[in-house]
Amino acid sequence: MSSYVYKTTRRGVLLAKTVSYQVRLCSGNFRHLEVLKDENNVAIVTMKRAPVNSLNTELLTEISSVLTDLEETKCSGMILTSFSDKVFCSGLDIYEIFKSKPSAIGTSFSTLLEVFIKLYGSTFPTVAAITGHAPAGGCVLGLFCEYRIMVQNFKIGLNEDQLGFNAPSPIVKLMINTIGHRNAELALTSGRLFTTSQALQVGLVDEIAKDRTEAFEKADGFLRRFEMIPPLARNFTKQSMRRALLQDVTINREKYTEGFVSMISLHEVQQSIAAYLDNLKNKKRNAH
Ligand SMILES: CCCCC/C=C\CCC/C=C/CC(=O)SCCNC(=O)CCNC(=O)[C@H](O)C(C)(C)COP(=O)(O)OP(=O)(O)OC[C@H]1O[C@@H](n2cnc3c(N)ncnc32)[C@H](O)[C@@H]1OP(=O)(O)O
Repeated sequence: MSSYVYKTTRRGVLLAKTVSYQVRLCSGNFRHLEVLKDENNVAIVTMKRAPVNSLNTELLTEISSVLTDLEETKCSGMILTSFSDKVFCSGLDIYEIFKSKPSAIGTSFSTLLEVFIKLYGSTFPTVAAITGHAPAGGCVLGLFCEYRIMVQNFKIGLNEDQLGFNAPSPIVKLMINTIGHRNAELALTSGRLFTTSQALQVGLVDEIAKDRTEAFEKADGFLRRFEMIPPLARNFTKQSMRRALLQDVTINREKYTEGFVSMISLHEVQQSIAAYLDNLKNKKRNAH
Protein backbone atom coordinates (compact mmCIF):
# COMPACT_ATOMS: atom_id res chain seq x y z
CA MET A 1 0.00 0.00 0.00
CA SER A 2 1.33 3.41 -0.87
CA SER A 3 0.68 5.94 1.86
CA TYR A 4 2.26 9.24 2.74
CA VAL A 5 4.76 9.06 5.52
CA TYR A 6 7.04 11.72 6.92
CA LYS A 7 10.77 11.76 6.89
CA THR A 8 12.36 13.96 9.45
CA THR A 9 15.92 15.07 8.94
CA ARG A 10 18.25 17.20 10.99
CA ARG A 11 17.38 20.23 8.85
CA GLY A 12 13.69 19.78 8.45
CA VAL A 13 10.79 17.56 7.67
CA LEU A 14 10.22 16.18 4.20
CA LEU A 15 7.09 14.63 2.86
CA ALA A 16 8.01 11.45 1.09
CA LYS A 17 6.34 8.45 -0.46
CA THR A 18 8.73 5.92 0.93
CA VAL A 19 8.96 3.78 3.99
CA SER A 20 12.54 2.74 3.62
CA TYR A 21 14.03 5.30 6.01
CA GLN A 22 11.87 5.33 9.08
CA VAL A 23 12.41 3.39 12.23
CA ARG A 24 9.16 2.06 13.52
CA LEU A 25 8.60 1.88 17.25
CA CYS A 26 8.73 -1.83 17.85
CA SER A 27 7.33 -1.77 21.36
CA GLY A 28 3.73 -1.53 20.23
CA ASN A 29 1.51 -2.92 17.55
CA PHE A 30 -1.07 -0.27 17.01
CA ARG A 31 -4.31 -0.46 15.12
CA HIS A 32 -5.12 3.24 15.03
CA LEU A 33 -1.72 4.86 15.20
CA GLU A 34 1.43 5.03 13.15
CA VAL A 35 4.51 5.87 15.15
CA LEU A 36 7.74 6.75 13.41
CA LYS A 37 10.97 8.01 14.85
CA ASP A 38 13.82 9.80 13.14
CA GLU A 39 17.53 9.60 13.86
CA ASN A 40 17.20 12.46 16.35
CA ASN A 41 14.67 10.50 18.38
CA VAL A 42 11.78 12.76 17.38
CA ALA A 43 8.53 10.80 17.16
CA ILE A 44 5.76 11.43 14.66
CA VAL A 45 2.54 10.00 16.00
CA THR A 46 -0.17 9.84 13.35
CA MET A 47 -3.75 9.04 14.31
CA LYS A 48 -5.34 6.88 11.63
CA ARG A 49 -8.74 5.87 12.85
CA ALA A 50 -10.78 6.44 9.68
CA PRO A 51 -12.82 8.29 8.79
CA VAL A 52 -12.47 11.13 11.33
CA ASN A 53 -10.20 9.95 14.16
CA SER A 54 -13.00 9.91 16.69
CA LEU A 55 -11.48 9.11 20.07
CA ASN A 56 -12.78 5.79 21.26
CA THR A 57 -11.27 4.02 24.25
CA GLU A 58 -9.07 1.89 21.99
CA LEU A 59 -7.48 4.88 20.25
CA LEU A 60 -7.06 6.72 23.56
CA THR A 61 -5.45 3.66 25.11
CA GLU A 62 -3.03 3.42 22.20
CA ILE A 63 -2.10 7.09 22.54
CA SER A 64 -1.55 6.58 26.25
CA SER A 65 0.62 3.56 25.62
CA VAL A 66 2.74 5.39 23.01
CA LEU A 67 3.30 8.23 25.47
CA THR A 68 4.64 5.77 28.02
CA ASP A 69 6.98 4.36 25.36
CA LEU A 70 8.19 7.80 24.40
CA GLU A 71 9.01 8.65 28.01
CA GLU A 72 10.82 5.35 28.52
CA THR A 73 12.86 5.74 25.35
CA LYS A 74 13.69 9.37 26.20
CA CYS A 75 12.21 10.75 23.04
CA SER A 76 13.45 14.23 22.20
CA GLY A 77 10.17 15.58 20.82
CA MET A 78 6.83 14.55 19.46
CA ILE A 79 4.63 15.68 16.59
CA LEU A 80 0.99 14.60 16.92
CA THR A 81 -0.95 14.56 13.67
CA SER A 82 -3.65 12.91 11.59
CA PHE A 83 -3.65 10.68 8.51
CA SER A 84 -6.43 12.88 7.12
CA ASP A 85 -6.13 16.14 5.20
CA LYS A 86 -9.62 17.08 6.33
CA VAL A 87 -9.98 16.10 9.98
CA PHE A 88 -7.34 16.20 12.71
CA CYS A 89 -9.65 14.62 15.25
CA SER A 90 -13.44 14.78 15.57
CA GLY A 91 -13.45 14.54 19.37
CA LEU A 92 -14.68 11.78 21.60
CA ASP A 93 -16.41 8.99 19.75
CA ILE A 94 -20.01 10.15 20.12
CA TYR A 95 -21.25 6.57 19.86
CA GLU A 96 -19.28 5.69 23.01
CA ILE A 97 -21.12 8.36 24.99
CA PHE A 98 -24.55 8.09 23.36
CA LYS A 99 -26.89 5.48 24.83
CA SER A 100 -23.90 3.77 26.40
CA LYS A 101 -23.49 2.15 29.77
CA PRO A 102 -22.09 4.51 32.44
CA SER A 103 -19.11 2.19 32.80
CA ALA A 104 -18.23 2.60 29.08
CA ILE A 105 -18.59 6.39 29.25
CA GLY A 106 -16.45 6.40 32.39
CA THR A 107 -13.71 4.28 30.83
CA SER A 108 -13.55 6.52 27.77
CA PHE A 109 -13.35 9.73 29.81
CA SER A 110 -10.92 8.35 32.35
CA THR A 111 -8.62 7.25 29.50
CA LEU A 112 -8.80 10.77 28.09
CA LEU A 113 -7.66 12.06 31.48
CA GLU A 114 -4.81 9.53 31.45
CA VAL A 115 -3.75 10.88 28.05
CA PHE A 116 -3.93 14.40 29.48
CA ILE A 117 -1.67 13.48 32.41
CA LYS A 118 0.93 11.89 30.13
CA LEU A 119 0.79 14.32 27.21
CA TYR A 120 0.38 17.60 29.10
CA GLY A 121 2.95 16.43 31.62
CA SER A 122 5.41 14.90 29.14
CA THR A 123 9.09 15.62 29.73
CA PHE A 124 9.68 16.06 25.97
CA PRO A 125 8.40 18.95 23.82
CA THR A 126 5.13 18.30 22.02
CA VAL A 127 3.55 19.93 18.99
CA ALA A 128 0.26 19.27 17.22
CA ALA A 129 0.28 19.47 13.42
CA ILE A 130 -3.45 20.03 12.96
CA THR A 131 -4.14 19.06 9.38
CA GLY A 132 -7.92 19.46 9.49
CA HIS A 133 -10.93 20.13 11.71
CA ALA A 134 -10.46 19.79 15.45
CA PRO A 135 -13.78 20.10 17.29
CA ALA A 136 -14.31 19.31 21.00
CA GLY A 137 -12.03 16.46 22.09
CA GLY A 138 -9.95 17.14 18.95
CA CYS A 139 -9.24 20.66 20.18
CA VAL A 140 -8.61 19.24 23.66
CA LEU A 141 -5.94 16.92 22.26
CA GLY A 142 -4.26 19.88 20.57
CA LEU A 143 -4.43 21.86 23.82
CA PHE A 144 -2.59 19.07 25.66
CA CYS A 145 0.41 19.76 23.37
CA GLU A 146 2.75 22.70 23.91
CA TYR A 147 2.32 24.23 20.47
CA ARG A 148 -0.28 24.07 17.73
CA ILE A 149 0.21 24.56 14.01
CA MET A 150 -2.98 24.43 12.00
CA VAL A 151 -3.59 24.17 8.28
CA GLN A 152 -5.72 27.01 6.94
CA ASN A 153 -9.47 26.92 6.34
CA PHE A 154 -10.53 24.44 8.99
CA LYS A 155 -12.33 24.77 12.30
CA ILE A 156 -11.26 24.24 15.87
CA GLY A 157 -12.86 24.83 19.25
CA LEU A 158 -14.76 23.49 22.20
CA ASN A 159 -18.31 23.05 20.95
CA GLU A 160 -19.50 20.87 23.84
CA ASP A 161 -22.29 23.32 24.71
CA GLN A 162 -23.75 22.68 21.24
CA LEU A 163 -24.05 19.01 22.18
CA GLY A 164 -25.92 19.91 25.36
CA PHE A 165 -23.21 19.51 27.98
CA ASN A 166 -20.50 21.69 29.40
CA ALA A 167 -16.74 21.29 29.25
CA PRO A 168 -15.42 20.00 32.61
CA SER A 169 -13.59 22.52 34.80
CA PRO A 170 -9.98 21.40 34.05
CA ILE A 171 -10.58 21.96 30.37
CA VAL A 172 -12.09 25.37 31.11
CA LYS A 173 -8.89 26.23 33.01
CA LEU A 174 -6.76 24.98 30.13
CA MET A 175 -8.73 27.11 27.69
CA ILE A 176 -8.38 30.16 29.98
CA ASN A 177 -4.62 29.53 30.23
CA THR A 178 -4.45 29.45 26.45
CA ILE A 179 -6.73 32.24 25.20
CA GLY A 180 -7.53 34.28 28.33
CA HIS A 181 -10.63 34.50 30.49
CA ARG A 182 -12.75 36.76 28.32
CA ASN A 183 -12.18 34.88 25.07
CA ALA A 184 -12.62 31.54 26.82
CA GLU A 185 -15.93 32.54 28.39
CA LEU A 186 -17.29 33.86 25.10
CA ALA A 187 -16.12 30.78 23.20
CA LEU A 188 -17.22 28.16 25.71
CA THR A 189 -20.69 29.55 26.44
CA SER A 190 -21.52 29.59 22.75
CA GLY A 191 -19.72 26.37 21.83
CA ARG A 192 -17.78 28.40 19.28
CA LEU A 193 -15.74 26.81 16.56
CA PHE A 194 -13.00 29.16 15.30
CA THR A 195 -11.70 29.21 11.76
CA THR A 196 -7.94 28.68 11.55
CA SER A 197 -7.27 32.40 11.22
CA GLN A 198 -9.64 33.32 14.06
CA ALA A 199 -7.91 30.69 16.18
CA LEU A 200 -4.55 32.30 15.46
CA GLN A 201 -5.93 35.71 16.41
CA VAL A 202 -7.06 34.56 19.87
CA GLY A 203 -4.00 32.37 20.44
CA LEU A 204 -5.78 29.03 20.26
CA VAL A 205 -3.23 28.05 17.64
CA ASP A 206 0.30 29.37 17.37
CA GLU A 207 0.95 29.27 13.65
CA ILE A 208 -0.95 28.73 10.42
CA ALA A 209 0.31 26.50 7.63
CA LYS A 210 -0.86 26.48 4.05
CA ASP A 211 -0.77 22.71 3.86
CA ARG A 212 0.43 19.57 5.60
CA THR A 213 4.01 19.88 4.38
CA GLU A 214 4.31 23.39 5.74
CA ALA A 215 2.69 22.30 9.01
CA PHE A 216 5.44 19.69 9.39
CA GLU A 217 8.19 22.14 8.54
CA LYS A 218 6.87 24.52 11.18
CA ALA A 219 6.46 21.72 13.72
CA ASP A 220 10.05 20.73 13.13
CA GLY A 221 11.08 24.37 13.49
CA PHE A 222 9.34 24.52 16.87
CA LEU A 223 11.16 21.41 18.10
CA ARG A 224 14.50 22.73 16.87
CA ARG A 225 14.13 25.81 19.09
CA PHE A 226 15.09 23.55 21.98
CA GLU A 227 18.23 22.05 20.46
CA MET A 228 20.43 24.40 22.48
CA ILE A 229 18.36 24.38 25.68
CA PRO A 230 19.38 21.87 28.36
CA PRO A 231 16.46 19.40 28.48
CA LEU A 232 16.50 19.21 32.27
CA ALA A 233 16.05 22.95 32.67
CA ARG A 234 13.39 23.03 29.98
CA ASN A 235 11.48 20.25 31.64
CA PHE A 236 11.66 21.79 35.13
CA THR A 237 10.20 24.99 33.76
CA LYS A 238 7.48 23.15 31.85
CA GLN A 239 6.50 21.09 34.89
CA SER A 240 6.41 24.12 37.15
CA MET A 241 4.10 25.93 34.72
CA ARG A 242 1.80 22.90 34.45
CA ARG A 243 1.95 21.46 37.97
CA ALA A 244 -1.29 22.88 39.37
CA LEU A 245 -3.51 21.52 36.60
CA LEU A 246 -1.66 18.21 36.46
CA GLN A 247 -1.99 17.68 40.20
CA ASP A 248 -5.66 18.62 40.14
CA VAL A 249 -6.48 16.10 37.40
CA THR A 250 -4.25 13.39 38.88
CA ILE A 251 -5.76 13.69 42.35
CA ASN A 252 -9.36 14.18 41.22
CA ARG A 253 -9.44 11.90 38.18
CA GLU A 254 -12.15 9.70 39.65
CA LYS A 255 -14.24 12.66 40.74
CA TYR A 256 -14.04 14.27 37.29
CA THR A 257 -14.90 10.98 35.64
CA GLU A 258 -17.96 10.49 37.85
CA GLY A 259 -19.05 14.06 37.15
CA PHE A 260 -18.71 13.54 33.39
CA VAL A 261 -20.61 10.25 33.48
CA SER A 262 -23.47 11.75 35.52
CA MET A 263 -23.74 14.71 33.19
CA ILE A 264 -23.64 12.65 29.99
CA SER A 265 -26.15 10.13 31.37
CA LEU A 266 -28.80 12.80 32.02
CA HIS A 267 -31.87 12.26 29.89
CA GLU A 268 -31.79 15.86 28.55
CA VAL A 269 -28.14 15.51 27.58
CA GLN A 270 -28.78 12.23 25.78
CA GLN A 271 -31.66 13.94 23.93
CA SER A 272 -29.35 16.81 22.92
CA ILE A 273 -26.74 14.37 21.66
CA ALA A 274 -29.43 12.55 19.64
CA ALA A 275 -30.53 15.86 18.10
CA TYR A 276 -26.90 16.75 17.37
CA LEU A 277 -26.35 13.41 15.62
CA ASP A 278 -29.53 13.93 13.53
CA ASN A 279 -28.24 17.33 12.57
CA LEU A 280 -24.87 15.89 11.58
CA LYS A 281 -26.58 13.26 9.41
CA ASN A 282 -28.91 15.82 7.79
CA LYS A 283 -25.96 18.08 6.98
CA LYS A 284 -24.31 15.15 5.25
CA ARG A 285 -27.51 14.25 3.36
CA ASN A 286 -28.02 17.86 2.22
CA ALA A 287 -24.42 18.08 1.07
CA HIS A 288 -25.04 15.24 -1.42
C1 LIG B 1 -7.27 19.72 31.52
C2 LIG B 1 -7.70 18.31 31.52
C3 LIG B 1 -8.77 18.12 30.59
C4 LIG B 1 -9.21 16.74 30.58
C5 LIG B 1 -10.29 16.54 29.61
C6 LIG B 1 -11.47 17.15 30.07
C7 LIG B 1 -12.51 17.34 29.32
C8 LIG B 1 -12.57 17.04 27.95
C9 LIG B 1 -13.96 17.06 27.48
C10 LIG B 1 -13.91 16.58 26.15
C11 LIG B 1 -15.27 16.27 25.71
C12 LIG B 1 -15.45 16.09 24.51
C13 LIG B 1 -16.76 15.74 23.97
C14 LIG B 1 -16.64 15.37 22.53
O1 LIG B 1 -15.57 15.40 21.97
S1 LIG B 1 -18.06 14.86 21.80
C15 LIG B 1 -17.65 14.87 20.08
C16 LIG B 1 -17.85 16.20 19.52
N1 LIG B 1 -17.50 16.18 18.14
C17 LIG B 1 -18.12 16.92 17.24
O2 LIG B 1 -19.00 17.69 17.55
C18 LIG B 1 -17.70 16.73 15.81
C19 LIG B 1 -18.79 16.13 15.00
N2 LIG B 1 -18.33 15.87 13.66
C20 LIG B 1 -18.22 16.83 12.71
O3 LIG B 1 -18.46 18.00 12.92
C21 LIG B 1 -17.79 16.37 11.34
O4 LIG B 1 -17.97 14.97 11.27
C22 LIG B 1 -16.33 16.70 11.02
C23 LIG B 1 -15.37 16.22 12.10
C24 LIG B 1 -16.18 18.20 10.79
C25 LIG B 1 -15.96 15.97 9.69
O5 LIG B 1 -16.86 16.30 8.69
P1 LIG B 1 -16.93 15.42 7.36
O6 LIG B 1 -15.55 15.20 6.86
O7 LIG B 1 -17.91 16.06 6.46
O8 LIG B 1 -17.39 13.99 7.83
P2 LIG B 1 -18.85 13.49 8.28
O9 LIG B 1 -19.53 14.52 9.07
O10 LIG B 1 -19.55 12.98 7.07
O11 LIG B 1 -18.46 12.29 9.23
C26 LIG B 1 -17.97 11.07 8.73
C27 LIG B 1 -18.47 9.95 9.61
O12 LIG B 1 -17.86 10.11 10.90
C28 LIG B 1 -18.87 10.15 11.91
N3 LIG B 1 -18.42 11.03 13.00
C29 LIG B 1 -18.08 12.31 12.93
N4 LIG B 1 -17.68 12.77 14.14
C30 LIG B 1 -17.79 11.73 14.99
C31 LIG B 1 -17.54 11.57 16.37
N5 LIG B 1 -17.07 12.54 17.14
N6 LIG B 1 -17.77 10.36 16.91
C32 LIG B 1 -18.23 9.33 16.17
N7 LIG B 1 -18.48 9.42 14.84
C33 LIG B 1 -18.27 10.61 14.27
C34 LIG B 1 -20.09 10.72 11.19
O13 LIG B 1 -21.25 10.39 11.89
C35 LIG B 1 -19.97 10.03 9.85
O14 LIG B 1 -20.42 8.69 9.99
P3 LIG B 1 -21.29 7.98 8.88
O15 LIG B 1 -20.44 7.98 7.65
O16 LIG B 1 -21.59 6.63 9.42
O17 LIG B 1 -22.53 8.84 8.70
